[in-house]
Amino acid sequence: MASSISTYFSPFAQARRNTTTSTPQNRRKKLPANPNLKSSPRPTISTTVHGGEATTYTRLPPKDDDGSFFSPFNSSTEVKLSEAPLPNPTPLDNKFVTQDNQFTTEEEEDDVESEVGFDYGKFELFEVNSDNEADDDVDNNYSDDETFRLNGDVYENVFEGEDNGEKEKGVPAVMRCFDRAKIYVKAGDGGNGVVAMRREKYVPLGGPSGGDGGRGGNVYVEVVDSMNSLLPFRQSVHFRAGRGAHGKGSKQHGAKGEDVVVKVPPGTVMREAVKDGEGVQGEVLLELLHPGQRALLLPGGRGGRGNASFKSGTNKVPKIAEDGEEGPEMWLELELKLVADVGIVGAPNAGKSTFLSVISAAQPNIANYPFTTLLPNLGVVSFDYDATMVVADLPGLLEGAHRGFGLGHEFLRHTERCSALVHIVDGSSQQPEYEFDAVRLELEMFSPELAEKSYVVAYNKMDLPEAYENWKSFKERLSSRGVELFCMSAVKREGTQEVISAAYELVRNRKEAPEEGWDSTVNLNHVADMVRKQRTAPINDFEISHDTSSNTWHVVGSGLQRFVQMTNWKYADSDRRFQHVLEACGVNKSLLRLGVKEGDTVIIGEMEMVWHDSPNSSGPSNMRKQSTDSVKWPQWK
Ligand SMILES: Nc1nc2c(ncn2[C@@H]2O[C@H](COP(=O)(O)OP(=O)(O)OP(=O)(O)O)[C@@H](O)[C@H]2O)c(=O)[nH]1
Ligand SMILES: [Mg+2]
Repeated sequence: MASSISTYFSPFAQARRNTTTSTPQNRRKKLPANPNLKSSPRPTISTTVHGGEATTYTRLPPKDDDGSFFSPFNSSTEVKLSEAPLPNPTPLDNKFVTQDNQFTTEEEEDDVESEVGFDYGKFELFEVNSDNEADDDVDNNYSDDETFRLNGDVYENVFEGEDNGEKEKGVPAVMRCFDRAKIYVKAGDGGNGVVAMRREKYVPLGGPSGGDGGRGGNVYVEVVDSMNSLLPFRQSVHFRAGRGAHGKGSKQHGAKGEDVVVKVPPGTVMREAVKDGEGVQGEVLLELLHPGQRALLLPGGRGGRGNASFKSGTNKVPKIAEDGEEGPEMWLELELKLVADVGIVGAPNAGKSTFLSVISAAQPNIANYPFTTLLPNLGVVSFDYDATMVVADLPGLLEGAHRGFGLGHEFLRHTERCSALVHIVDGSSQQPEYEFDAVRLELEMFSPELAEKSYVVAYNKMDLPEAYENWKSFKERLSSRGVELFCMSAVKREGTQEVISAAYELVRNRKEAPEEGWDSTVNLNHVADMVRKQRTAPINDFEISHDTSSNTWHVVGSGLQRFVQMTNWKYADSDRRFQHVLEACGVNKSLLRLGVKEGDTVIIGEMEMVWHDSPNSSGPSNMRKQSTDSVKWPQWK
């Protein structure tokens, strides 16, 4: 059966890139959905395929800002780079299709010698790419209302937004506690390839000479010892690597885009930000604990190939060049694990906050009921000999804390960076020893590393008779375990100095001990590896879903979508190559098999097409039928 695909470059394509909203209605409205558009002044190219369909293409408007929210760890295990926001497609029952056809140039038909007769002597075409894509600045809409305490003062993490004129009052900037930040990172887009022809005196048939675009810059993360807070991220939220330079004539390749390095303090935990996910934490991507650690986070986009790279025996004068690949982007949540030397742990109401208030200038809330402390309190302990130590009082630990019971779980991870722990036991409780064991067990269950930290035990409330009475038996039982044991009365300030001095000794010993080396061979580039893996997904690995209400077919496949994104529609051969790829990777066949009908909309990435069943028998298809089938295109990479 004679049949054809018709491709129309849409005059709306560029304009619609600038639109901000995208609804099925306005997309359809602008579609050149009928064959009348064949009279469009734009180039119209047709080719014969097996199956028979004609398709009209337009580029979809850009995704909303929200849509640009890139997450390499979305629902599937595969990273989606350019998934278009789909208007709730109804998946076909049992009709999801995954193609396994292998698309390689080897499968194409034999060469046919040069089909287009250019007069090289007279012809010169040099497309200069304009870099007019203004970077959309993504607003920092982050606001974190968490409070934090230092020496009894409550500090708020308030971020200045445009419409949020609020500032933290009365607290010098350097004193504010920034243990969380949200940042946006974007790798550089690849530079575009160009179409150029060599024209030189005495070189009559110079041939294609368009160079490739340069690779976009990478985004790195590096741990810097000199930083001790996330405060700098209050000033700079967006980190964008440079775009690769565009290719030029004379086969000049574009320069690589500039890398960007996000510097973070030791102890930074990086999560992917969860969109609209209040209270939901994203997956931990990186834990950056040691100065000098460096990770490649997002690799820059590949540069588009210029027409020199498309030259082949069957297409000696290719009029095609690719756009650069868009660099991946994402929002990240950074969290700085509390940097305290000593963590105070214990059951609720044991007297932890009282102890902190005695040994430091901190004034935490103290009350005779469990869970008075809801957020960690920090206190600085000064010793006579000009030494200081930061102590953190944490919410009480309950049985089951490691599984999220109580409040302590959220903050236990803060203690992971402490050098030592002070375990306070309420001597007046019914079974102090049982309480002690329960808290130890929770620590072990939460993290074996935490349980291995050196610690001292402070048996508190010795001023109360019941505590005093139990002290002897408690001491006997615990000393047999080789634990360093103290008794004290925090309210009376008796015995507290001994406890904190012993804790200080532990901290000092720890600091003098040779720094535990970190394994620099551990691969920290797994986020970039995920992105790369996604990018190299085979082009024939796609799924099709059907939205019956709007007769729209969504073809989703990261390889295919990337191919669409890198196709530069202003070059005539781009359409032909696109048609060829759709056919070769099985999209057309799959759509036919699933029952696509005349006039249905087919969406791939940013492109929207209209399906035509009838073969396009008008002019160009017959003329170019033979030659197009036999052109060898370089392999997609
Ligand atoms: N008699 C006596 N009471 C004490 C002592 N230390 C603390 N308390 C009291 O125990 C109660 C709890 O003290 P907090 O310091 O709030 O206890 P906490 O361990 O911080 O409690 P949470 O924050 O709820 O986990 C308060 O009423 C304190 O006054 C002590 O040495 N002797
Ligand atoms: Mg407390």
